[in-house]
Amino acid sequence: MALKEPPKRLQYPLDSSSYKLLNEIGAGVSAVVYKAICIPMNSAAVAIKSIDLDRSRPDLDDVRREAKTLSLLSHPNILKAHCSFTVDRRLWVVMPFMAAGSLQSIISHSHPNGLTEPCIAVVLRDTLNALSYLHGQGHLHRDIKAGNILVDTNGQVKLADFGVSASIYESSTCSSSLKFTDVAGTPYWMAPEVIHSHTGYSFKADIWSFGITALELAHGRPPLSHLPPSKSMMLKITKRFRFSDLDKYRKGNGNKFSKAFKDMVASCLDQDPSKRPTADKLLKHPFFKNCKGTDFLVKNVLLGLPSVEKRYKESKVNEHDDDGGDDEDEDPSMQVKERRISGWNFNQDGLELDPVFPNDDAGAKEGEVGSVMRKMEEHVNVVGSEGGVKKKEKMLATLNVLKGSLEQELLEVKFLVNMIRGEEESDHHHDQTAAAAHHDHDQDHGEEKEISRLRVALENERKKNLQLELQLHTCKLQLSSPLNISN
Ligand SMILES: Nc1ncnc2c1ncn2[C@@H]1O[C@H](COP(=O)(O)OP(=O)(O)OP(=O)(O)O)[C@@H](O)[C@H]1O
Repeated sequence: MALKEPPKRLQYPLDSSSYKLLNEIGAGVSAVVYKAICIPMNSAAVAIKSIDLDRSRPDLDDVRREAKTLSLLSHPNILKAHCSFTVDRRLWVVMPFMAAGSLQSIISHSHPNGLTEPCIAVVLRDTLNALSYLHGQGHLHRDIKAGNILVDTNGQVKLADFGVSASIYESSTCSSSLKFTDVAGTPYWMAPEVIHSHTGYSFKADIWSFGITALELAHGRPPLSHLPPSKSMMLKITKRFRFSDLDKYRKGNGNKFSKAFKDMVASCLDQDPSKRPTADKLLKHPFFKNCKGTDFLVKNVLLGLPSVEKRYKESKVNEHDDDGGDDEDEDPSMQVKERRISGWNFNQDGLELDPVFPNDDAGAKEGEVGSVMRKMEEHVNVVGSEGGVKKKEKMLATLNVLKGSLEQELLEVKFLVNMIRGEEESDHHHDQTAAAAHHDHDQDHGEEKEISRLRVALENERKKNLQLELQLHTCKLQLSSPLNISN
């Protein structure tokens, strides 16, 4: 008996002229997503993500490696790209069109205060199915969030955007203990060990982001998301926290959630990664026990939802109306209310994150300069691993110059302090001799000169710091963009 041939996968064309772009349906930092049709495929609907390679990872080898990795993955809750190819300096990723769009676009349009628990359970269960498969294959997603969970009109849920995903077995950023050290993902959803990446992180970082995604679905946005998006990650997450914003974020709606849900989220948001459950274990959590089917999602969330293109168009209009909001410019009167935080703890009753202040954290005793240097080094890791060795070397050279100059500055400040101390002592003998007074006058003059020279040096240093922050922010913007998928 002749063996049956396995069904052939449809080969989507690799040239842009075979596709017709219809509408813009989304945009990330360096990518635009379109609804399109593939003309030779009976005008089948597709989504095309067009990634600006100049603003994204320029390393095409990385793109190829990821494409190869993704081609080996196959799971009903994972969105696989049909194909990808370059069009000028852009990478086009052709994907199945998920007509309801992402959960983020759904909640921001129709459920700004969050979804109900039974709906959350359905989407989280399917996301966990995808995660469990992914982790079982040795992959981390590294960017779990509602914006990367796509939904079809029949309620099917798929995890998408493997731009920063990585294989624990292949990555060069992975140490022998199967841990990553580069910062990847989107700040609000990042696990503490990813932000403080010198300690290394692994699968459990996805579980933290999964917990944050649960909060995002419950509240309509992730914790801390009120902080201005234009600020660098380190300012956003670890350095400053506004009390006024904390109050804004707290709506006191923690009581409307079940104990099972709070317990499930709390387990994901344990500061200690080893205490967070695996995706497999989470699937067995009581919260998912009486989980409904996808039709429940259709009835309660998708019915009556405007099309993804219409929602996107509306969101653009609203965004435009919101321009001139207060987020970008900090109100100076607010600054007194800012305090450094070193992390946060999950507050199970209120279903929210509480800031942890530095006295609880030995690491926070570290000096400001040391802390800035350490953070910058972490960012160098980001740039190095994502942007290529050259960028890393350049960044390191800049940082070494900064470090040298800060050390020099420290010596000069010490010198100045000693000089002033000396002056205080010499005050006791000030009137003793005219010759000494004359000498003091010369010394005062010299000190004044020295102080103004140091002031200028300090000002220059501040400017340099600012410039570096801007550079780092640019790198961050490049890195937070979704990257390349292909089959
Ligand atoms: N395959 C798809 N089918 C339908 N809609 C899609 C598809 N891919 C993306 N979209 C829509 O486009 C939006 C933007 O997608 P993109 O992947 O750029 O978003 P993001 O993950 O929110 O951004 P970023 O990854 O840059 O933070 C999504 O929120 C979703 O609504």
